[in-house]
Amino acid sequence: MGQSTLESPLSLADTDAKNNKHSLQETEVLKLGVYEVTIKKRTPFLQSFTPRRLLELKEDWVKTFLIVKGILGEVITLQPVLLMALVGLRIWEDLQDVVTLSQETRMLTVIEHGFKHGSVDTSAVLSALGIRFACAVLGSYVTDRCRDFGPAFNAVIDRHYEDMIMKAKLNMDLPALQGMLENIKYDRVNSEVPRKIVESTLELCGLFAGLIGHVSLVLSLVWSSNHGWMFALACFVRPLVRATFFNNNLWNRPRVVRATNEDYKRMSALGGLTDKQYRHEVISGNLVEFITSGEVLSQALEYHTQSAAEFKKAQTALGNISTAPAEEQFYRGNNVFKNMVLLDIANDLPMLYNALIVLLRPAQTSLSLLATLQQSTSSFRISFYFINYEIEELQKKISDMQQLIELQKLTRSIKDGEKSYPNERESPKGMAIELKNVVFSYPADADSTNDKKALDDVSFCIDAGELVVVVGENGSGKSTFINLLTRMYDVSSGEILIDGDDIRSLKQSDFRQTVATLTQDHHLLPLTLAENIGLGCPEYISDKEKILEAARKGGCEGILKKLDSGLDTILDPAGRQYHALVDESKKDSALAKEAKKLEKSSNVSGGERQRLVAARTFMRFNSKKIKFVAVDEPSSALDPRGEEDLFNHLREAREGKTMLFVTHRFWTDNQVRGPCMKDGKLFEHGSHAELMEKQGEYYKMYNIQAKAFDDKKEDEEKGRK
Ligand SMILES: Nc1ncnc2c1ncn2[C@@H]1O[C@H](COP(=O)(O)OP(=O)(O)OP(=O)(O)O)[C@@H](O)[C@H]1O
Repeated sequence: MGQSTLESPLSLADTDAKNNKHSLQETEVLKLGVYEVTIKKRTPFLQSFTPRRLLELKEDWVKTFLIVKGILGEVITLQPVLLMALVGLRIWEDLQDVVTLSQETRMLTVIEHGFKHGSVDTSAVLSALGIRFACAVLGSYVTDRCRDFGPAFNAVIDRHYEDMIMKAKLNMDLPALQGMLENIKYDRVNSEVPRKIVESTLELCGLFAGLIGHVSLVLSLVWSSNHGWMFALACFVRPLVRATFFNNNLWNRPRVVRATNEDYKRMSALGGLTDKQYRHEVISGNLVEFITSGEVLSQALEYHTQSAAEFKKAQTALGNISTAPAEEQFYRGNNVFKNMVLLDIANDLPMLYNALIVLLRPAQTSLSLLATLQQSTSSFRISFYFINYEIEELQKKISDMQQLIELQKLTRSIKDGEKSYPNERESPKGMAIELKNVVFSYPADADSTNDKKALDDVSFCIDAGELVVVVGENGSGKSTFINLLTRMYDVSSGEILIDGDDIRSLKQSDFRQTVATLTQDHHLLPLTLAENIGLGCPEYISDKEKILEAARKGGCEGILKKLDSGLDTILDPAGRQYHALVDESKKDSALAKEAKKLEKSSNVSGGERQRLVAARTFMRFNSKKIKFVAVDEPSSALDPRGEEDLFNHLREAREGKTMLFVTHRFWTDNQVRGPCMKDGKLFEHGSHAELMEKQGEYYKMYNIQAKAFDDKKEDEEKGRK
């Protein structure tokens, strides 16, 4: 069955079945228009019952059961009464239908009997009507309560899991993140996952209760009549036909879809060049002509545009190969006509049976019974459909939930030490640091083995209170040097001594309190600017004067003046504000003005961002505990004046601190010593004069930079003449 259904779309896609359908061991590859779709092979119906397949199914179900049980176990401790109430309400919601239907049957049977024998049992009719009415009232009440309880219960689940997920995510250190999160879809782990699992489970409780109710009702009716079972069977044919023929679509199957058609890829890439982000390249590179040429008048929009050159070529080459979504193409290709006819026939079977019974055995016909059976089996059909849907939804969420479970299992890879810091050997001048034969490779990600050494046998001493500048080519290991000294990672071998103690033996919180870093990896947080700066030293987060002083040293005075809300500005309020359906062409309308404010809010340049981040570091200096400052090229977006001010302010704060700068500036000041790195090795070290005298790597790099500077000056002078 699986084979034949997969073949049909191939013919529709005008492709040769043999070329386009490759059978790997467990997967099949389909060619659908411009796409290649890899799907898991369907297990033929009979093979679904092999012991191996049944075992696999059992394992899947056991896994699902254990996860659902775990979540319900947790949720029930949060709000036991609310959970039980919701289960009861959901069950009642779905059972109400059965009760109503049984009362209707009772009433119709009494009436039918009355018509046949000339007298109607009024009290039976009234009691059935009464119960039906009571059910309707109770049903409305239950629905209303569900509407009240549901969101409250969801909020309880959200709060519980948000907290848990946040802790698990914040628990990650860099090596754990880098080494293990390749296996975990970090962004898919959110509180919606357990909430949806609980929702689906509650929904399933109700649906199963309803299904059992309807099946019992049908069976009791069938039991009480001599031909009802035939009718019931006729009613159940439709869900069977539907499940068999209409379930074969791509939407509900795990799949990998790739656009493989080169012309389509080219067309999409060229089309993508209309994005705003490429406008600068397109205009400055004069690419319009390359992408488009030849005039076309668009009457509808009353503008002239250029017909495609490269774009048109790609379009022409693509021809009329379908670019519709692969799922749609698959669905259309699945012989819908044949299936629709089958479904229509299945649909009409109960009617056909009814007609036959009425014609052949009019005396035995109970119209009320047939009407109830018809209604009950159609409710059964609906329950069947929704159960199927909910189980699929549940299973999708179960795989996301496994990611959450994995995330919780991840442990920090950097272990905490036991020694307090600073120790008795501390110097008032700052932190003394020694690297002994340090080797380091970054953790390999899931798909690769990383044996490249980012630092290779590095030994180096930094005295307490010294200012050291690390120089070297791109990729030579300068940032890695800082990453290890600030214990973002642990060495692969060798050791780093901090005031004589191995860095791994120190309590992390003690050590981190004594370190201030400023790197390009630091970002502005989605908080107010006051908090962004103040968080450098949380104990003074409410001290506006200290925050303003740090902002001044970071060079942010101009930025704060420019922003309407000053320190209270939130630069990236993403996700917390948006506008919809606002007619922005009516610029003077109050709504359009409000909408415009949203866009304005994050208008600061890269250099301004760097200044704000630097201000956070200056704020950190308010903590008297800082003994080591590590600065990694924080000035790439700063103008020369800004860069000079930044380094001057940093040096002014030197007292009691050891400082290490990674920068592309050459420090000709001979008070400053520096290691020069190449390919992860510490090539040479010394003051500027000493390193120049050696005429080694440093000398070469300095001369290249000096030459570039001299050439530039020469060009400028020529230009002036
Ligand atoms: N997070 C990481 N994961 C894997 N490899 C990394 C990582 N960071 C750096 N590397 C690699 O380690 C080596 C040293 O990189 P590092 O960033 O320390 O060099 P750098 O001297 O600071 O370079 P640049 O001057 O370009 O900033 C490089 O080969 C780089 O590709």
